[in-house]
Amino acid sequence: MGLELYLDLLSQHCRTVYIFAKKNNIPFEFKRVELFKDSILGRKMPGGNNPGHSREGQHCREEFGKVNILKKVPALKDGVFTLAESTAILLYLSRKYNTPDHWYPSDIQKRARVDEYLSWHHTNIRTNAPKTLWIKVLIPLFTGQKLPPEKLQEVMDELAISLKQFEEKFLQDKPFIVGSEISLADLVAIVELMQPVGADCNIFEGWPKLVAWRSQVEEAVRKELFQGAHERILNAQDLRKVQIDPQMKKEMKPLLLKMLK
Ligand SMILES: N[C@@H](CCC(=O)N[C@@H](CS)C(=O)NCC(=O)O)C(=O)O
Repeated sequence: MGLELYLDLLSQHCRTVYIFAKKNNIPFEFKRVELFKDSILGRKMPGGNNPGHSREGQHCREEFGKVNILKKVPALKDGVFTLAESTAILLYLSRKYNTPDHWYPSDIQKRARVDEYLSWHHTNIRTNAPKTLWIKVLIPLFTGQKLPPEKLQEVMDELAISLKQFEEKFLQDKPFIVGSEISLADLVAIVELMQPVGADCNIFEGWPKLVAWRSQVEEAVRKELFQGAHERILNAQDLRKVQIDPQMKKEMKPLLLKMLK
């Protein structure tokens, strides 16, 4: 049995793994796990503990639980070996398939730069960028209620602080975070920043260095691959047409609203 990757390309974590595997010609079977698949009208009720997602997507099915007991995507299965967490998956793939050094450099100081970014990412860009999609698309979808514009502004202001730090501390005047070549740090960063773009938030406006960096990253991975991987998120507005079970809306509303506190 070959390598299997369990993904939903609406998820930024999944897109990072997908782009990395494709770019490096790693052979894998794409196992589609749609997070919102069973949330639509007439399906079962939610009841999980993560306000971030309905507990009734395909990731909640028993079968997927055998691959990742945490019931989150992405997940990897390589023979009998299973692995969760996008960063761990990226590192596993880079080591197993001996991908070009620039992704996760052997030079310890360059590697430390990648590690430094990946550590910072989780409590900064990771915490505020995806909220834009929740506020503009997903919360209205599940609650039937629009959030006040101040809520989005609050998140955009926090994101602007992170973008400033990203530019000043990590990118500086270099083409990529580590220097002249792309690494896992750039890939993780750009893919996360595409969540607000999918929510129609022009977060790159006023950041010319970030605009140039984005285009360099897209070119380094190959524009076609990048665009293809982002097709679903760039059409995230289409999710608005999905009809959610009214009972599910009732259940989800307090959880989702709590998420933004
Ligand atoms: N830290 C994890 C995060 C994984 C994660 O939160 N995945 C989300 C999609 S973006 C998910 O599967 N959520 C389903 C749920 O929480 O029910 C990683 O980097 O892989």
